[in-house]
Amino acid sequence: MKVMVAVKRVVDYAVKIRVKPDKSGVETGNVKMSMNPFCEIALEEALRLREAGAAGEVIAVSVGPAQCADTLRTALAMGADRAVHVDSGTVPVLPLSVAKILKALVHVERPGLLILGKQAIDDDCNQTGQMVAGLLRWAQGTFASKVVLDKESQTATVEREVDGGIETISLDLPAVITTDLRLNQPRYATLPNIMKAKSKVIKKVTPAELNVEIKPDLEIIQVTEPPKRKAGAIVSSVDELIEKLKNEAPVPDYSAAEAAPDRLQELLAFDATKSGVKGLADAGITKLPRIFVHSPDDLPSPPSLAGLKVPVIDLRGVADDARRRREAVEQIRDASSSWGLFQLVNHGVPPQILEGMMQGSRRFHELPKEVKAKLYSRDLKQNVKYVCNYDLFLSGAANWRDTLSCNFSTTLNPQDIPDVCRDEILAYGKHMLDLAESVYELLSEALGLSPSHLKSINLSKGHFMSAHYYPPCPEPELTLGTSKHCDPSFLTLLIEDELGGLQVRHEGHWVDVSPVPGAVVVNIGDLLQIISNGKFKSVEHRVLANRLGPRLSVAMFFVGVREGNYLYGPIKEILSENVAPKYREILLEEYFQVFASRGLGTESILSHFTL
Ligand SMILES: O=C(O)CCC(=O)C(=O)O
Ligand SMILES: [Fe+2]
Repeated sequence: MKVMVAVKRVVDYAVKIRVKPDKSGVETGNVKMSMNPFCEIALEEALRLREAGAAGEVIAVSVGPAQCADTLRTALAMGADRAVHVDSGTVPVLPLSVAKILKALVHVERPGLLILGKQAIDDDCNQTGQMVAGLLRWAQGTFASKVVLDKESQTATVEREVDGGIETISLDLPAVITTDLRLNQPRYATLPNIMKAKSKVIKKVTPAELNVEIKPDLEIIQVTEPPKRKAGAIVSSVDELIEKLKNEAPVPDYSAAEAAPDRLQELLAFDATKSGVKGLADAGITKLPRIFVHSPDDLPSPPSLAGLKVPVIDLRGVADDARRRREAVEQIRDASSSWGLFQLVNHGVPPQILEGMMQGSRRFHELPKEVKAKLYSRDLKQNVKYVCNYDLFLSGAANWRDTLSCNFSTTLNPQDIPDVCRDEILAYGKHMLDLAESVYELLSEALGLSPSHLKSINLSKGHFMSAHYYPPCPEPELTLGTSKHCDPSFLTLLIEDELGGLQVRHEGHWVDVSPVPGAVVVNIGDLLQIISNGKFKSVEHRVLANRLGPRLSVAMFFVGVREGNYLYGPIKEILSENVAPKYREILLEEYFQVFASRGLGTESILSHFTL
């Protein structure tokens, strides 16, 4: 009988855990990683069963990034016969996905027993064993502190620690067992075995090859450190201790709670108002609630750099004048590679369409809050919705901005768009699509490709509108309208009113994107940086908060189509013997999963995809 053991790579138990500044998880970069201690116990048990003649081959499996191979080497050095690595790349894998992968591997390997640690010390989920048993419809013995196999009757007797003592159960094989601390004392790998393990082959498969789609079934809203404990006091005598217990200890200490109030509760309470920051501004608040206060490092000081000007490119005549076109292509090439952002004038979209969109957006955002509340939602599948900070529960600090969004997907029902702005949004969507196609032609030529190249790979399909509303802010120096970010798109087209506040990062400085009447701002997104092999830059930008307002802007993100297994990577035609690809090929799904796992204000995610 084969025994399969799941081993997880986690931060070593001796490392002092640090929470990432953006609160999206714990730091794992440059930190010692090891096999989860409960998985070591699981592996030890399988090895003992084999050594006792109760089991045959022991197969260690691990699901995760490339570095899991190290954990599997340790498993081989401890004595596992074989190892299988399910390489999930950089996509985070949650317990249900691991359970599905293990189920698929069980169908391939057909073990009689699957042993796992009861939980991993990183997320303490304690779910995978139970889920995989459920998916396989196998018996399960969790929290095992003793396991005895009976080959004759094909059963396992498992003692498990429960609150009231020890429970003994009998499981029909095949079964799943999860291990508790007292089951055994895992062995150390000896040096000769470590050397031998180096030459053993680790079989590698991908979740896709096992027909498992990795889905984020749960969302981590926030990871925070436990409140700091106050320093203790050393007493010099029993009398002093009694004195302190009498006079100081009974008084509950609320000061710590006041200094570090429960941010999550405040976020939930604010979100439940469903009236966004406009609701706060209308209520006349004069102090910024602390959920909006940003760390001084993210705030705009020193002042932005004056003197540098974001390129403004004139498209007049580009459709029928070859010389004008060459000039514009050159300007677009320069601007896309040095700035990643530029403004277009004489772009052909009628001014009344842009003006209509702005007015429609204003009408929506200025509707009574009870009316808007009906559309307030964080449901990713909802095409039309209104929300304050899509990343409210992910980011370190909230932004002073509300957004009405519309996904122009095939499932969009125009009737779902509020009637105060329906016609305007539909017309704006259509014109922006036409403009995007023209810009893609110019960008294709700027890359030395045929004009239709970018359109032919579906980049203009799939667009998504965010109509932002930035109300007047009582303490603009403490917050931001939009935190720094790079756009999760191929291309973003944006219109803004005359108030200003958008800034772009250029050569290490924040530079104002000064509003130009009637212009459309073009912003290269992360995905275009990937497929142009870094020739075009996805640039960081942000929006300042302002005591004046409201400021309105409408962004249209061109995000491609996620259906099918279309892989986007550096365009082959721009690579050569001397120009190697800088990024690997990715599924859009993968990109958006990584993007969605972080809030605005964090570093660019492109490093996930570099070669
Ligand atoms: O409001 C703006 O000007 C910019 C908004 C933005 O960067 C975005 O929606 O991605
Ligand atoms: Fe943006």
